[in-house]
Amino acid sequence: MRLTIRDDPKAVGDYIANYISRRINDFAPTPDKPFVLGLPTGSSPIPTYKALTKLVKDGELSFKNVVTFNMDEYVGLPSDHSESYHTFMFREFFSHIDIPPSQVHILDGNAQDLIAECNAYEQRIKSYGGIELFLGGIGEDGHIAFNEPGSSLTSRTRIKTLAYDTIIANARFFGNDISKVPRMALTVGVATVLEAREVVVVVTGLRKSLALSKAIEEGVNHLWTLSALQLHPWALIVVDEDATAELHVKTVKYFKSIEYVQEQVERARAELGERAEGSLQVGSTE
Ligand SMILES: N[C@@H]1[C@@H](O)[C@H](O)[C@@H](COP(=O)(O)O)O[C@@H]1O
Repeated sequence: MRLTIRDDPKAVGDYIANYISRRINDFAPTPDKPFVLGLPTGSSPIPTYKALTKLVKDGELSFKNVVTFNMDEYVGLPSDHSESYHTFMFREFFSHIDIPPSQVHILDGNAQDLIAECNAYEQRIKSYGGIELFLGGIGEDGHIAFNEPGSSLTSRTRIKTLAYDTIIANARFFGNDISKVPRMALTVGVATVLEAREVVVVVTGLRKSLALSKAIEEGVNHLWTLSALQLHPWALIVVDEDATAELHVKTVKYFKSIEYVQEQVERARAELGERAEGSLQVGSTE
């Protein structure tokens, strides 16, 4: 697992957006071989969505051949409700980019048969060959998607009752009225996230710092479901300085030093590449 630390939420958003953009462009998606991207809601990914939107507007990135799967959705909230994750995704992201709406997948929290809806979602992900990159966010209790503390680390897409802490945390989106926050949600499971070929998680703000330390400095534990990422072969957590407040100084220094060394390696590689290119050019004129 890698931990990348940036100064503030905007720098985190810029970093993740550039990272995703590189992945999509390197993948060179086509209609027959689309890039399958998992996406979260919440305030933390908004700077990433803004930066991705800018890349699209600047002509550096396109979502024409990208298929998306959102992590979760409230149960029983009309999809056109201002706080449904459906509304959120179109308001904050999809309406501003060039993705065809038919390539967007969001769980239907109003389906007649919620269990069938969850099973069909897993099947739909499989039908696209799985998720290439799952971008995630976390709650203050360390939940990834809506996999609240105690969720099975082998869980798949299912109905979940929300933790009281999450209901309180999300009341800010419902006029601070706890009674208006839905009590249940549909969510991809921990195993659904772990099955993605790559996972990138955004964690910003002081209030997420305890969850971050539990997830990366302690063992894999169902009480902090983000910790399951330790089992993933290709996971990256991008955080701001505030979110590191509960980490040991040596943990922060360790991950910063890893990034520093990596940059040195990349710089050396680039220089070598330039020299090799130069010698090729000289050769071709001779
Ligand atoms: N189900 C969502 C999570 O998927 C999201 O990660 C979290 C973070 O929200 P915020 O970024 O606003 O703190 O919100 C909800 O709980």
